[in-house]
Amino acid sequence: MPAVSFQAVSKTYQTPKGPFQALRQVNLDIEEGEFFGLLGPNGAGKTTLISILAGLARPTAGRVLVQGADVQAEFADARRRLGVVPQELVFDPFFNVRESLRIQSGYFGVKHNDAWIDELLHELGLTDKASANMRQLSGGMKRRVLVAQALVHKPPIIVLDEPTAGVDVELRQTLWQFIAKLNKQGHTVLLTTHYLEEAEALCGRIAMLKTGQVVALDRTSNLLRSASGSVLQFKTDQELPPPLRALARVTGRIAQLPAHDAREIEQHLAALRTAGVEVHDMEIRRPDLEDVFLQVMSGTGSASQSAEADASAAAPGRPQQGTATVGDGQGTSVQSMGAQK
Ligand SMILES: Nc1ncnc2c1ncn2[C@@H]1O[C@H](COP(=O)(O)OP(=O)(O)OP(=O)(O)O)[C@@H](O)[C@H]1O
Repeated sequence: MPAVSFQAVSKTYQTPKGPFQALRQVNLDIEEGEFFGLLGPNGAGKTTLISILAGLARPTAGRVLVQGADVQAEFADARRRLGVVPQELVFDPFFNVRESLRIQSGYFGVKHNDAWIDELLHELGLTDKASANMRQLSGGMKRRVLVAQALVHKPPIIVLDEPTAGVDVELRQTLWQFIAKLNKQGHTVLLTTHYLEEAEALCGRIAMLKTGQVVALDRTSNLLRSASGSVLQFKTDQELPPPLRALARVTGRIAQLPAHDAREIEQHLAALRTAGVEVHDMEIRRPDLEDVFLQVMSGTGSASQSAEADASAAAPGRPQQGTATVGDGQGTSVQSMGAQK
């Protein structure tokens, strides 16, 4: 039985401008013990999908099962199996950290769990903040408390909606070490993030959403293998000539140019030479997850051109043959996530 099963989930919001379809027939099974990534540009529908999973929003059609329990029909049972770290920093300002963790435990009928609360505080670097009022905490500290709150009842499934947005490097490392440890102990993890490096490093399998549809679903290693060509990367202080500018991903001084083959790399270099652009620290590398993401979202490259959706799940540690898959691959432009790296 999957840990989480999204079955033909659709969601239409009623807005002043008329109905807006945020999710279209999402079918996705997440197996027990997986570390699963849900990626997509802003507005793709990730938070909507997680809100439906957490029982905070109703699907317009379809259903979601958590270890077999229907989120709508068996809410309490399904919810108890989930630990959800929300994207928004929501907290009660009147309590201190330990109190809010005890109160949260109470919501799930869990008592006498001070030893686990102490462990959570320790693992998340919150021990010396246990008596601090929630109001006094920095944004990053509040986020740590939200993670601890989600875990007080030791849920088998941990759902993290952009847990590292606006969080410093140290907390990210602490958080990922802890979540990876819980995953090794058997907890299933569902993560949404805009940090594609994190997703690449952590997630065994990834689904990409675009305008409410699953447009790629595969093991991370397969997605990386399926990306076509290579990337010419270099530093420069000068502006790229127009044809290359249109192709390039530029972050500060670093420019990255996709190339199908050696010939195209030669052409890029020739264009740079002709334009008198001086390049430093040049390297040719394999595409990373961000390149795959951009290819999938723009409907280009082999990662986005396989035929049929592979909706079956692979259990962790059991690699499966599979192909990255896309839907129509048309229309919307991709909001590059490079700036958030
Ligand atoms: N309550 C709502 N009413 C109307 N439209 C909504 C509502 N909530 C979300 N939407 C719209 O649904 C779409 C999906 O939003 P959602 O927050 O699920 O995306 P997301 O993938 O989580 O984006 P982000 O990466 O920015 O967090 C967006 O176009 C959003 O504007």
